[in-house]
Amino acid sequence: MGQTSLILRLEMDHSRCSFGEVATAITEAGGDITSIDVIRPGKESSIRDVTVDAGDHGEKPFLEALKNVKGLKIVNVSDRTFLAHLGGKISIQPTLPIKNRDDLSRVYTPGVARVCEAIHEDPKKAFSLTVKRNTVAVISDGTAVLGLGDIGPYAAAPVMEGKAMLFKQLAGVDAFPICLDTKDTEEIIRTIKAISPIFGGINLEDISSPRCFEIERRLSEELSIPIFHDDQHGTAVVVIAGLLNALKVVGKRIDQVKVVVNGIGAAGVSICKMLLDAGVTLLVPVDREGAIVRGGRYDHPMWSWLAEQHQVQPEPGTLKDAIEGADVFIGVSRGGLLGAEDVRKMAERSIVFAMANPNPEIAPEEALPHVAVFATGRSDYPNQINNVLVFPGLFRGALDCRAKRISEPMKLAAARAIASVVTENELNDQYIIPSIFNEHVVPKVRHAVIETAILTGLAGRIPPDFR
Ligand SMILES: NC(=O)c1ccc[n+]([C@@H]2O[C@H](COP(=O)([O-])OP(=O)(O)OC[C@H]3O[C@@H](n4cnc5c(N)ncnc54)[C@H](O)[C@@H]3O)[C@@H](O)[C@H]2O)c1
Ligand SMILES: O=C(O)C[C@H](O)C(=O)O
Ligand SMILES: [Mg+2]
Repeated sequence: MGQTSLILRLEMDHSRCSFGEVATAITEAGGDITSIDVIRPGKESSIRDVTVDAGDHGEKPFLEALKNVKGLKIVNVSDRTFLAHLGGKISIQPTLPIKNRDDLSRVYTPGVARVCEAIHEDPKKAFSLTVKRNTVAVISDGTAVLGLGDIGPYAAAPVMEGKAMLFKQLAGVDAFPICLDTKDTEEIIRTIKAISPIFGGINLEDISSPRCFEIERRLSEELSIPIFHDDQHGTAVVVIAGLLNALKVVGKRIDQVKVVVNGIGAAGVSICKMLLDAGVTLLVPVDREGAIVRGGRYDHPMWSWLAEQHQVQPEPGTLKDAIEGADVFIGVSRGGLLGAEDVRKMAERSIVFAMANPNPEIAPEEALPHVAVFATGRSDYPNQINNVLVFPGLFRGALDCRAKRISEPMKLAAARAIASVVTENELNDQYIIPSIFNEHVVPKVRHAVIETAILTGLAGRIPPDFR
């Protein structure tokens, strides 16, 4: 699962083996040696750290192959991804040093008491005198983590920490990961409301559907800070941005394409809604049981809503039926559901966004010969359609203008802003969406969000650069 980079610490007995044999064993097991560091040189024996790009193989084949090299001892194996997670990925820093009693009496008691009283008199001052101004909670219950499913709150933490890192590095937003040990909708709502005073916004993450819809709706109604379920709206915004540009590449219009969306969970529902808002006229939503059809009856409230939309087609069928003749496939379901034979049946110059994480619905190697534009949610292939293009800039904008909530027009403006980062000259099948490291993404999204919030009366404050 995913690219693995291993560091193998190897002790070689030079009278019995050579580095050539070691390198051959690693290469034959499918690895690429990317660096060699001599840790302890020596005539009779030496210790080296060999860094190996292990692709999707994991460590097992290398350990097996190296066991057969006589005179070689495997001292240690470390996975660079695990090393990057040791002790967690974020920390909290004070904004000013406390060097003496004078400093202490200002930031702590007794000085702090006057600040507390000021906020008590005017709670809005919390936005200027506490971390609320710049802090977002990234909250999950661990029930729909990436495409891994319900792996619980402890296992969800590395993803939430990763989102917090990205918030800070890309947009200067202080984000704190919170993993809740409950799956009860009411308890989640109650808990988030109870911890909300310290936060300027709430980013809900990896909460399974359909509970995520109720949790988000209730919190938006009951709190006056922005509530944003990233997997729904962040994903929908980036999909629309990518689709606007992909359609330009293939020369098709949004109102003339057949779009199949597979996986009508958190991400899929929001994507379908935004596609309809953006002008799609023929939509086939598909979940495990096959197509969700116009006129169908469903227990799921959002599926019932979809069944009432005139753009949703009425014929039942499986994913394999639906994909025939489709211009666009958007997957937010599970990895490995499609093969080359399926995408071959799509219309000419088709667009495939296979966004299940960490493994896409179809591997690029299988899809690419048959489709005109291909994208995944991953950072190790071109065209990364991932909500990381959205949430940092969107919350930067929302915090800066103290938006009361995040509206549909704000989301559409963010999608157009992301799409516009790729210029007409740059646009091609390998480059429909900017990189997250493109320095224009966050400022453009921020600008679009603030401008729309001001125009629609949702801004609580006009930031200095808009005055
Ligand atoms: N690239 C991105 O930015 C991005 C963003 C959000 C989600 N995702 C990925 O999309 C996937 C779904 O995320 P989510 O938050 O919507 O999860 P979710 O659990 O809310 O929804 C998943 C949906 O897929 C359906 N599904 C499962 N197996 C299926 C199958 N074989 N055929 C059709 N439908 C199937 C489920 O029934 C469910 O409705 C995950 O893999 C996630 O990692 C990617
Ligand atoms: O975390 C990601 O990479 C994207 C998305 O939020 C997901 O759940 O897959
Ligand atoms: Mg997610």
